[in-house]
Amino acid sequence: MPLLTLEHIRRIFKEDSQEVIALKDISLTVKQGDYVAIMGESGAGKTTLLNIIATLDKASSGIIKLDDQDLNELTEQKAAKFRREQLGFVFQNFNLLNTFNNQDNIFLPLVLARKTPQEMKQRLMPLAKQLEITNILARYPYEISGGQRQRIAAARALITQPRLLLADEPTGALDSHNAASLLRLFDQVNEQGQTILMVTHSAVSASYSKRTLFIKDGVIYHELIRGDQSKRDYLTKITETLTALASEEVQ
Ligand SMILES: Nc1ncnc2c1ncn2[C@@H]1O[C@H](COP(=O)(O)OP(=O)(O)OP(=O)(O)O)[C@@H](O)[C@H]1O
Repeated sequence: MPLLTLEHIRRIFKEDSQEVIALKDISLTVKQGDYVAIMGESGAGKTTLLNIIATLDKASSGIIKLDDQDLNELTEQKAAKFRREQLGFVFQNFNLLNTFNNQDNIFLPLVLARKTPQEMKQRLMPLAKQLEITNILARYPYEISGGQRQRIAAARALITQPRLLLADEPTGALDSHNAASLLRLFDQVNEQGQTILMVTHSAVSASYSKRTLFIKDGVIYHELIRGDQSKRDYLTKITETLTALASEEVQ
């Protein structure tokens, strides 16, 4: 059974008397252990799609399920619990709290889930080692670099052992060195079984994924599967698809 199923998802925003069709008809399935990149030009509907999967927004019509849970039917309170327990988020701008030190930022979702301090420490230790953040846990977010901040944010997303990791432009604020380091980390956790769905404008970032979906005008326009290709060949295909998408725009 797929982890995530979307069937004919449609999202229409009503503004005054105007209707904006952000998502026209999106169907997709994501299996446990998959790593999916979502690309598309500005306004294509990527954020809308991510928000619906994240239960931050509701589809106008269509079916969306994670495991057997119908996400359209969650009340706001249940959706908040669902987000806390089943999802991990990594954003472009890190979203860390400057009034908490890094360790407390990472612990936040576990505090909300009422885990014991002992369990929090037990979960953090191996994760901190893997993310190479052990020596910066006592510092505050404003005392570390952007790349380190994103690793703290990744630790906060992963510490709940989420069913699905959602990343929105996770490398957007990072230089190429730090971006590569975060993407290698995503690779590692994906190899360990973590399912990842990442929205990105970066072809290089997408080339780390197993599948890339291209969204245009609210539909999935094309899909590339990495398969046995090298990262370089996959990257070339992603870039070519983006060029084809953009040139259609010009015609
Ligand atoms: N709350 C809203 N009210 C009205 N229209 C909206 C709303 N949110 C998004 N839209 C419209 O829906 C369409 C899709 O927007 P969305 O933000 O999903 O695109 P995107 O692919 O994420 O773009 P970007 O790459 O620039 O972030 C756009 O035309 C946008 O203007």
